[in-house]
Amino acid sequence: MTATDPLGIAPAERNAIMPLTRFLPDHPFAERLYRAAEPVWEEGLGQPFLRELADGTLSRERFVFYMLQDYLYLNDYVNVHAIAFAKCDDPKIRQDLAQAIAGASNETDQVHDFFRDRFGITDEQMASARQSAFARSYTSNMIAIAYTKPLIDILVALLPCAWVYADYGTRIAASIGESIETNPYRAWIDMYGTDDFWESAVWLIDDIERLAAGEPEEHLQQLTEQFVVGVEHEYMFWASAYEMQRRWRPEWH
Ligand SMILES: Cc1ncc(C[n+]2csc(CCO)c2C)c(N)n1
Repeated sequence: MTATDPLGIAPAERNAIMPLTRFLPDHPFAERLYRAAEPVWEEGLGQPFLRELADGTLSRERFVFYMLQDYLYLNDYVNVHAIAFAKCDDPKIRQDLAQAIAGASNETDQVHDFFRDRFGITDEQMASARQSAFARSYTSNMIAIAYTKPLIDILVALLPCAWVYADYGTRIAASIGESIETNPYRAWIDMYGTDDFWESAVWLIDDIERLAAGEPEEHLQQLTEQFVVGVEHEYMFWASAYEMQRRWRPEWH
């Protein structure tokens, strides 16, 4: 067992499920992105929201807060794909983007509809949900990139979402084993903790790697910084949901 793995997964096992070794040999730019984000990425998996989600003790209230924010998030996330699509003349990437739009809509159906029914989230709650400062920061940044930057920047802005979820989902599923049977958040873990789900990260990583090959170092450096900001946004999305914090200062409510 390694002290640095938040879920206590043994190094050999961890290696077998690591994104870079299992799915991504020979992706040096992806590796650079992951390495730059690694401290936040690894710490993020150990945060209370995810630990409690994994052991099934997360409060329903916190999860509902997260679900409502996530519902708003996914709409923006799909829009960013659509803007990328309009800027893209590579047929393969256009196809990938179109599939991702369908995939993200499907994700909304599967996970959100499930929990809405299961946890009794009402249509009124869905309709009146206001985006938190943290979620808005995340999506505003993605939308700004989508409108003002070239295709590769948009794909890098989309990547933390797909990659972090695929990695965390796999690792959470591996760490909890049989106890998933009684976990109230099983549908969430089942959704993200599969090899199939990796497809939503792998196409993006592959396309980014291809586009990065022609870019000057200065741009690659900017993209790397932008990726870390995205991983930080993913981190804060869960952290703010755990605190149920809607505004920048908790006392503002
Ligand atoms: C804040 C937030 N970040 C990432 C995801 C995960 N996710 C949303 S769409 C998509 C691509 C494939 O459908 C993935 C991985 C989420 N749900 N909420």
